Amino acid sequence: MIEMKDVYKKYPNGVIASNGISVKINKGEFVYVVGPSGAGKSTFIKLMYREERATSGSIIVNNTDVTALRDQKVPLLRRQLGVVFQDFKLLPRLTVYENIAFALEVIEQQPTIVKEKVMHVIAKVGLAKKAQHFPHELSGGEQQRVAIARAIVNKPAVVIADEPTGNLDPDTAWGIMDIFHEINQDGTTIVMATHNKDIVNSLRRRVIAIDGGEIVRDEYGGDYGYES
Ligand SMILES: Nc1ncnc2c1ncn2[C@@H]1O[C@H](COP(=O)(O)OP(=O)(O)OP(=O)(O)O)[C@@H](O)[C@H]1O
Repeated sequence: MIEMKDVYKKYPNGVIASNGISVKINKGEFVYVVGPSGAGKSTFIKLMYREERATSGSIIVNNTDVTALRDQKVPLLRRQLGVVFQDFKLLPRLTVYENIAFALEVIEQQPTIVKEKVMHVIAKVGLAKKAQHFPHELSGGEQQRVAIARAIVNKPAVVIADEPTGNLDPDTAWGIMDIFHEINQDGTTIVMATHNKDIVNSLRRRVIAIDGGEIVRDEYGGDYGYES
């Protein structure tokens, strides 16, 4: 599903954010990526969806060699991945429905199919009544649920999330985790960078700990492991 071999990433300022990372993530896994601030978690995630390009090494995502991928092909890769961010990144002038449909319409589907798929994921994240609302009319947790609906509407094999509960209060964060859990139960691979110690320690999954651009621990059912 995802395989990194000897991946190095040196930013133009000389910072080495990935220092020879090798890792394999299988289909259907749920993986937390943890580590102190500046450890290289976001870089690890950005390399997977080609927001950043590796300096060397190979990264295979869903049978695609992401490192060799030409820029024109990056949108194709992104359609196979759902990406969720800390700050939601919804389009402010579009409704909930339109934000999600936008992800589908980009790949030109029939209007009736678009409607069916969008309403299905909106219901899945519990926002059926808010389909016509705009992002600014929603709470942070609701906005994140829209972002998750948008990420899963194309039925991606992998959902990648960078600190998805970072802007949410603890109760809301748990609601969001329930949704990720459900998506994972449906067979979707989840890779989630997080600083949320309570969640990692309570909802035990595989933990990949990064520090100084290296994987320092990789443990199934592991704990958060350090004081944040
Ligand atoms: N675009 C960039 N240009 C230069 N250096 C960068 C860039 N992005 C990140 N870095 C550096 O790379 C290192 C790893 O950053 P990264 O964002 O991957 O860490 P992180 O573990 O996600 O941190 P945080 O938990 O604070 O989000 C840091 O030293 C950071 O300053």
